[in-house]
Amino acid sequence: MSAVARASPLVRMAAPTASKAIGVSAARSFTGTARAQNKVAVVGAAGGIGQSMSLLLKLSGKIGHLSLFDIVNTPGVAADISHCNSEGKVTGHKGAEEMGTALDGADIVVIPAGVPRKPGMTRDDLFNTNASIVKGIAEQCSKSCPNACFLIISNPVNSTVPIFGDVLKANGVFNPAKLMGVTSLDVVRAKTFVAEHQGLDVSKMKVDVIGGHAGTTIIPLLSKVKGADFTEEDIKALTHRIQFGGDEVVQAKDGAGSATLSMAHAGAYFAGRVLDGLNGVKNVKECTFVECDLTDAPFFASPCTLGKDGVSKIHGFSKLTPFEQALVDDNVPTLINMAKKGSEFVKNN
Ligand SMILES: NC(=O)C1=CN([C@@H]2O[C@H](COP(=O)(O)OP(=O)(O)OC[C@H]3O[C@@H](n4cnc5c(N)ncnc54)[C@H](O)[C@@H]3O)[C@@H](O)[C@H]2O)C=CC1
Ligand SMILES: O=C([O-])CC(=O)C(=O)O
Repeated sequence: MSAVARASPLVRMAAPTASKAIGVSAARSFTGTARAQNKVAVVGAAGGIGQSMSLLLKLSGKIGHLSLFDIVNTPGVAADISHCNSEGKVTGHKGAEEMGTALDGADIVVIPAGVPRKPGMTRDDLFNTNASIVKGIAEQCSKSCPNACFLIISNPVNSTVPIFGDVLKANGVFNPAKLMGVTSLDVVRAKTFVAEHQGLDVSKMKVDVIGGHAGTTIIPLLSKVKGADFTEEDIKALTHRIQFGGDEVVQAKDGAGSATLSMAHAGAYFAGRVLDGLNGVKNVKECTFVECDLTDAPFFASPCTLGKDGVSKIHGFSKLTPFEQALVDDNVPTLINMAKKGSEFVKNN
């Protein structure tokens, strides 16, 4: 007698429903031609950012295969997220020996791996630990998915992006259009703080943030915000709040880490926009930290168009106010030094 025939009436009634809910929808998800196809890998997926960002990526319905990698706990995170009833399969991979499989053939790799700040620390204080983590990930990406778009969240972004780029360069697989430092949390904060201050609709707010991702290297272009009416004092205060928004969270968390939930939102949003570009959506424009010659710094964030092969146009910035121009001039040397520190690290390790 088969297992189903032996089962109690209750189980026999329940079985067809379960197979409809799980078996049939899963089969349809991966046979239809209009379904999401891309593979997105998250490296550092079991961390504070990684878990919530992976959940948001799964819920986006834009991803065919969400591949979660961490050195710990990924099987549990993947099993948990895989039960969400949205498009796409989820796999979990743990430890160095599974990293190649996790990354193999990925279209996008989002990287929130590494330690976060505690009160009293700068992002640069994370360099010693996170530089080697990011370098190791870049080495594996060079082998397993050299053509992917790499979205770097790990801090200090102003150094980890150059590190990642130098490893790709050393391995002969660097494509500047596909290496992006994730600065979308700065844009998220700028939109929120400006909308609150001006009583404007945050869902329609647009603010460009250029420069880098640490303290005063974060340069919001508030003079260009449409519909806003700022005094000079407002601009100074809001600029400062956007530049040091990360510190607000670090202090409030009081030793338990830095921004994770807002970063998860910002990271999932940005990865979704990169996916849109890869899939041919037109006019996808977001700020991101890329290799460019806008200033003397090797990497600089500005609005970029995201297309079928990553960044298709770097828009840069025009007509800055004297206040904004002074911020650029004052911070380019810092960006040069932070990039140099990353490059020296790759050379010497
Ligand atoms: N770009 C940005 O705007 C932001 C960047 N961050 C940065 O993101 C990073 C992660 O922050 P949290 O998620 O809060 O930290 P977390 O400590 O909660 O998670 C980090 C995860 O990385 C994993 N990890 C460590 N080494 C790894 C490796 N070699 N391969 C794969 N995974 C590895 C850890 O096991 C852990 O699960 C930090 O460096 C933080 O400063 C945080 C907020 C905003
Ligand atoms: O402040 C931190 O260390 C984390 C971060 O980059 C941010 O929240 O902007």
